[in-house]
Amino acid sequence: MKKLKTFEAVLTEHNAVMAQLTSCLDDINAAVQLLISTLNQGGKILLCGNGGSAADCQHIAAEFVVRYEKKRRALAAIALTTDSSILTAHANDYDFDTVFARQIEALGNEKDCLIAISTSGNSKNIVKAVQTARLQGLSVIALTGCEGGELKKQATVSIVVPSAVTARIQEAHIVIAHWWCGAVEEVFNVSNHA
Ligand SMILES: O=C(CO)[C@@H](O)[C@H](O)[C@H](O)[C@H](O)COP(=O)(O)O
Ligand SMILES: [Zn+2]
Repeated sequence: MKKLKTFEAVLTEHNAVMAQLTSCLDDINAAVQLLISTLNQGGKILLCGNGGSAADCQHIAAEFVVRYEKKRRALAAIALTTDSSILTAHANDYDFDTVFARQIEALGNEKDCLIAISTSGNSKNIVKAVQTARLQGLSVIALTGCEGGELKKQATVSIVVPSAVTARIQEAHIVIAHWWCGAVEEVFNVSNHA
C-alpha cells in the first residue's frame, strides 16, 4: 500500500507552491485588470471548472454577486457549474464535453470575461468552453497548473500554478481568486449600497 503523505509533508508542499506564486505575479495582475475592465464596461464574469474547481466557480461568483469583505454594489458573475437541469439535459442529449460551451453560446458576449479553471489545463469541456468564448469575442482568464496544457495556448491571460499536484494547484487558485475579489471590491467600493 502507498505510504500516507504526512500532514507536515502536505504543509511543506503547500508552502513551497505558495512561495513560488511570485512567478505568476504579472499574470495575476493582468487578470485583475481584465476583470475590472469587464465589469466597468457592463460585462459579466462567467466561470467554469470540474470537481473541486466547479465548487471554486460558485464560491468566486458568490463573492462578486454578494460580497467579499465589503458592502458595495452587486457585480455580475455566473458560475456555469450550478444549473443541474442545463448540465444534465445537455450531457444527456448532446455530450458532456460541451456543457459549458453551450452555456457560453447562450449567455456570453464580447463584453464578458470567462474564468476557466482546470488544474491539468486539458479537461475537454473546459478547453471547448475557452474555444467557444474566444470565437464569441469574450476575454478568457485561465487558472491552471501542470504547465498550462491546452488552456494556456488559448486564453487571453493564463495563471499557471507551478505544481503538478491537483490539490495544491486548487489551493493556490483560491488564494489568487480571493485576492482578485478584494482588488475588484476596492475599485467598486464607492457604492450607493445600503
Ligand atoms: O477536487 C478535486 C481534487 O482535489 C477533484 O474533484 C478534481 O477537481 C476533479 O478530478 C477534476 O475533474 C479535475 O479536472 P481538471 O482540474 O484537470 O480540469
Ligand atoms: Zn478537491
